[in-house]
Amino acid sequence: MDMGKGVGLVETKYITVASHPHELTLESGQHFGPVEVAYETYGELNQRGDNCIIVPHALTGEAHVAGRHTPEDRVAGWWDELIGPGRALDTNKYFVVAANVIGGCCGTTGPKSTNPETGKPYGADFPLITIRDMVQVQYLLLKNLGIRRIKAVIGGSMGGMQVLEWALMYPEMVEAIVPIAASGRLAAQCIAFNAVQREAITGDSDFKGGHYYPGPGPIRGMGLARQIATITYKSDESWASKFGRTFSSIRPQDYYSLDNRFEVEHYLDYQGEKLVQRFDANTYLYLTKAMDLHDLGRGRGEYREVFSRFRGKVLSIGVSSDFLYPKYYQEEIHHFFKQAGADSHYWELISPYGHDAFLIEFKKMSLKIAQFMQTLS
Ligand SMILES: CC(=O)SCCNC(=O)CCNC(=O)[C@H](O)C(C)(C)COP(=O)(O)OP(=O)(O)OC[C@H]1O[C@@H](n2cnc3c(N)ncnc32)[C@H](O)[C@@H]1OP(=O)(O)O
Ligand SMILES: N[C@@H](CCO)C(=O)O
Repeated sequence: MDMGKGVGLVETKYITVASHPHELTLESGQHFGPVEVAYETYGELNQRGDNCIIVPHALTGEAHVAGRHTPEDRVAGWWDELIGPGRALDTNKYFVVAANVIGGCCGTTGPKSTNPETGKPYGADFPLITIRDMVQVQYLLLKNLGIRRIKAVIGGSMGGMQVLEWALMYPEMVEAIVPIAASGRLAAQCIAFNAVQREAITGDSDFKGGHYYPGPGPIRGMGLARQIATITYKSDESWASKFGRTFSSIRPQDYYSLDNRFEVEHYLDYQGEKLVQRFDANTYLYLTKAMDLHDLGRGRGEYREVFSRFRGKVLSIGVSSDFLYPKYYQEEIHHFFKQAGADSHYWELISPYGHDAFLIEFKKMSLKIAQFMQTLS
């Protein structure tokens, strides 16, 4: 398949969606504000305001989904290969919108933002947020941009959770959804992994109860959290083929010592160190907790019945080697939507890359998503 062209140079924009303190009512009932949102758009909104595609991001993602900010940028946005003229999310036809979530650390109001009441960063005083709060804030953004209908909402992992909430919270606005490697409610295994990652952060003496700004913060704990998470994002097969039992710079005298290190350890170190440079530890705590609380059924009635709120089109995508969000979760999502009367389809992305496949398998996903988009009105 011709993968089309990229979107070229792009910029992150900022908009205030709630300007007063306490203007936004969170799912918890707590009032909060002001809220500024960092977002990017690709393509043009049509006159009817109905050609929008929303791409919510996963845990450590951000609004920069496609294109490059400067010609010198080494890497493009995290789903660049899927978005652009002639690509699966074709910007000749669609207006693609991506925003950093509330609670985030990449431009949207979150724990490291300044609390206007104290003049200091919120830190641990930031309110608890949920996936529904993330979607509500995106809805306010869309209203500000003049968007009336949404052609599709597409995303993986925590992005997939937002996709599902979009369908249930604003069904009249949404024509189609594509949840990838996600679940309708977080399972105990995922909660367990999130809990130990949070323990790594809060157990670091530099965490200081979440009020560590402007200091370096819990660098060691945050790196460890990322290392644990990275293990869950891969698969036995991908570890084996990437590293096998290769040693990382071992000297013969180190073989029978604790100093020997395998290449996979080196890789985990790198992943930890890299995230620490770009991500805020408090945001990590708030977003993983929001994922833990994710439950489409909460406050809506019997879990399997709530799927009947959405009667649009569904393409639920599972990854064959994902053990964190196993494919039967996405099969179940498809099954419940179909049973409830939606035009639902399931597709298995055959891949050795585990949960991270939705950030790697662009060719396979492009083909399937492009086909699905062609079935929309
Ligand atoms: C919506 C969102 O989720 S956005 C967030 C997505 N981005 C991330 O998660 C950032 C971290 N990146 C990654 O985990 C991966 O790059 C993925 C999942 C996006 C892609 O996976 P892969 O294609 O398998 O990449 P791979 O794991 O080989 O390389 C990742 C990095 O590890 C580095 N690396 C590879 N082998 C080694 C090694 N033996 N030792 C140390 N570092 C290594 C690579 O150089 C690369 O570095 P870079 O990110 O600075 O370019
Ligand atoms: N690597 C991704 C996967 C999470 O699902 C992230 O960091 O957001």
